[in-house]
Order: sequence, then structure tokens, then C-alpha cells
Amino acid sequence: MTAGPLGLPWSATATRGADGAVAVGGVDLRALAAEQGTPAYVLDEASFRARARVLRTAFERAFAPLGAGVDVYYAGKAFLSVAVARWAHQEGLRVDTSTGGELAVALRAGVPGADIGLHGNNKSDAEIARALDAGVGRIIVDSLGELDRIAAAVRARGAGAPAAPVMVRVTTGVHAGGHEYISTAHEDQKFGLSVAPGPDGTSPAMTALERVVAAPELRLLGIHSHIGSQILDPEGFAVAAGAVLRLRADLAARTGYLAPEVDLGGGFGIAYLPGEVPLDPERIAKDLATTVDATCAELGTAVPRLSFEPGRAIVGPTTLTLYTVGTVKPVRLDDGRVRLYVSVDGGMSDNIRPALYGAHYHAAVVSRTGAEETVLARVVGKHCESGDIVVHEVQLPADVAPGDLLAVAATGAYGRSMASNYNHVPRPPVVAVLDGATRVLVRRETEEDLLALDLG
Ligand SMILES: Cc1ncc(COP(=O)(O)O)c(C=O)c1O
Ligand SMILES: N[C@@H](CCCC[NH3+])C(=O)O
Repeated sequence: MTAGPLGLPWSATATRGADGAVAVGGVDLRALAAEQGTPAYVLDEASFRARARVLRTAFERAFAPLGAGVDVYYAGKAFLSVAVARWAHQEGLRVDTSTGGELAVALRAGVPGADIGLHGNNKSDAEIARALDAGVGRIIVDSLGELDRIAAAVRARGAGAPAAPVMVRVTTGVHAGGHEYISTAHEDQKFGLSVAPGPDGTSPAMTALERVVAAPELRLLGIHSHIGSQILDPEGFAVAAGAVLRLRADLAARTGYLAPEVDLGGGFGIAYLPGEVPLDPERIAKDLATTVDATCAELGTAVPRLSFEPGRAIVGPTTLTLYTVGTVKPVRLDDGRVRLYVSVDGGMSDNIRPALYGAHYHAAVVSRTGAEETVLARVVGKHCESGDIVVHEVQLPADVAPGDLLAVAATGAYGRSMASNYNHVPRPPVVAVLDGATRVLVRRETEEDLLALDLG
């Protein structure tokens, strides 16, 4: 994927003018801040669409020679709004949801049920019913109990109700990703059913798959594996693919049913810092096509239809968070260095990732050309926590001052979607920019919005 004039981690259309001011999508961020206020998430629509297309076409091209087809789902948990669900669908992607709320957004966007998947390790009966009402293309089952509940929900619809299309989410023991909490395929965690044999020699994954094959209310589409998030080393995907394909072949040997699909999840890592190298979609797609082809040949099974669920790799790099600098305070460290604490008008309520995962981000002053001399800075928020850090370490112009606009790059994934109202701070808007125009996708919350929930 091509980087723009400012290079990674900035979005593709970000440019810096002669006066030092940064524009995205042809919109000067000073004008955007004056019109919309700060903080604000600024989403580069052209970049979102381009990234969605690049990922889809990379997988389509790589898997075309295998002849079984590919679907790419946009994982809405990274960031979902009606507009982005629509953009993803217009760019030929389907939409992956993980709660009734995300499902509601995708449906409001007009995405046909058949192009929506529903995940979740603890789906409510209401969520299951809603998914069946919407005719979702697949429900990704996460436990044996859930299988029974979906079957019951189908039965409750009466004779003639179509069987529910399900995939079974399995854990292959592959542990990958940027942080232990976001690695989802090792065994001691809540997601999926393990492929490791239990005391009776049969794995929980196989038990679930056999149960689906036997249930008239369920139609087994396939097997699902998601190994983690922000993965920069492609090796784990190939290992997981091999394990899933072997499980599919074992199931066919035991039941005579060869599941038509395999989903290898999302998790493709992006650049958060200058110099960081993102996972290359073309390369991962080609490598996986080679692995799938070779493994299926070795197992003597037909190649399945493949699907993927990237979230971060599509939306992460498209968005920056625009803040206004407030307090600037030099703090002397034990080793004698001075760190400049630069406080902005948001913080852990609009980006919890640094506090939750120790995630690192990059920032720059975007309203003017700063002094050539730079200082070691830490960008912090306005919340009542010393861990309210937005950017742990970054060199900023030595003259950074209150009133400057500061942008933090690559905040599109798990920023707004994990935002909170800590300290009664209203959540920022999401403003799309395209060809010199702004469009508010999600409006700024107000104190009135928050007080409206408080019944006194
Ligand atoms: C099942 C599933 N699919 C897709 C994703 C999207 O992951 P990412 O945003 O890292 O691509 C996740 C989140 O990790 C997930 O849990
Ligand atoms: N929320 C995590 C990723 C988890 C993905 C959902 N399974 C992050 O910010 O990196």
C-alpha cells in the first residue's frame, strides 16, 4: 500500500504546506479545527476506500488461481459507523460484526444480511434472533452451548425455517500479535474451541463440528481461526492455516462432510511509528495462497473458499486525532534529562490503547512550522490518571506551545470504538475528509448527551 507525501504512519493524502500546516483529504487541519473544534478524529475517506480495495484485490488475486474464491470482511470492531460500513460494502467487502450493536449499524447502512457475519463469545438469545431475522450470511459459533441455543432459535421459528449458516471458531495454539491480551488463539483464553485433543482423544473443536454436521437446524459453512491482532510476523497465519485445513480434512474423514469454507481471521499489523514496517497484504495473501494450496494437495482435499477479516489494516492508518495543546510542562527525570509534558484536550478517553496495551503512537505539530530544534516530549491527556498517556515519547519542536494543533497518527482502529466518557469527557466526532470537503460521520458528544442519561 502506497504511503503518502508525509510517509507512514500518516494517511495517504496528508501533506504539509509551505507554512507548515498539514492538510488531509485537501482539508487544512487549522480550518477543520476552527469549524469542528478539537479533539476530533479526522478520517481520510480516499485512504479508507483504497486500503479496503487493496486488501480485497490482494486476496482475490492471490487465491484466484486456486479456483475456490475469497471474501474479505471489514472487521467493524476496529471502527464502525453507517458511512464506513457503506464504504466497505461499496468497495466489495462484506462486514464482520461482533455484537447486536455492530449488527444494527451494518443493517442501518443497508448492507444485506447475507453479506454480514456475526461473532461473539457470549451472544445473547436476542442477538441470535436478530441475526436470524436479518438473514446473516454466517454466525461464527464460539461454544457448544451456543450451538444448542442457535439450533433452538431455528426450531422456534417453526417447520420450514432455513438452517442457520454457521462457522465454528477454533483455537489452534498459535499465539501472535502485539500484546498478550490481543492474542486470541492460545488455549488459556475465552475465544473459540481448541483443536487440542481432550481426555477422550477428541478435541472440543471436533466435537462442535460433528454436532453441527448432525444438526438439521444448522448448516456448517466452515471453520474459523483468528490468531490475534497487530501481527507483523506472517509465520503464525501459515501455521494456523495448516492446523485448520487438517481439522477440516479430519472432519471429512469422520463424517463424509467437507466444509466448504475456511476463515483465517484478521490481525494484519500496521505502522504506528515512522520506520515501522506494516505487514504487506500482497505478500501475506500470496504466502497464504501457497500454504493453502500445498496443504490441501497434501491432504487430498479440495481447496475451500477462503475469507479474511481485517479491521485495523483497513481503518487504522486512515485516521489521525487532532488535539489542541494546553499546558506545557518540563519535568526533570532521575537521569537528568528533561521531558516536556505536553497536555492535550483529550486523552485516554479517546485513545485507551497506550494505557491498556502500552501501545506507541507518533505525533506532530500540524498548525505551523515549529522550531528546528526538537525536545523529548510526552503527550498526555486531561484525565485524572498519571497513566493517561497519548504518546509515550516523541520529538516535538522545542517551541511547542499552548494553542498549537497536535495530531496523533494512525488512530483509526480501536480509537473511537474503544472510547469512553471517563471524567465525563464527551467523545470527539469522527470527521471524514475528501477532496477538500469535510463530512461529520459521527457527531461530537455534548455534556447534554451525557446528562440526558442521568435521571437525577
Ligand atoms: C474474530 C476477529 N476477527 C477480526 C478481528 C480484526 O482484527 P484486526 O483489527 O487486528 O484486523 C478481530 C480482532 O482482533 C477478531 O477478534
Ligand atoms: N482492541 C485491540 C485489538 C483487539 C481486537 C479485537 N479482537 C487493539 O486495540 O489493538
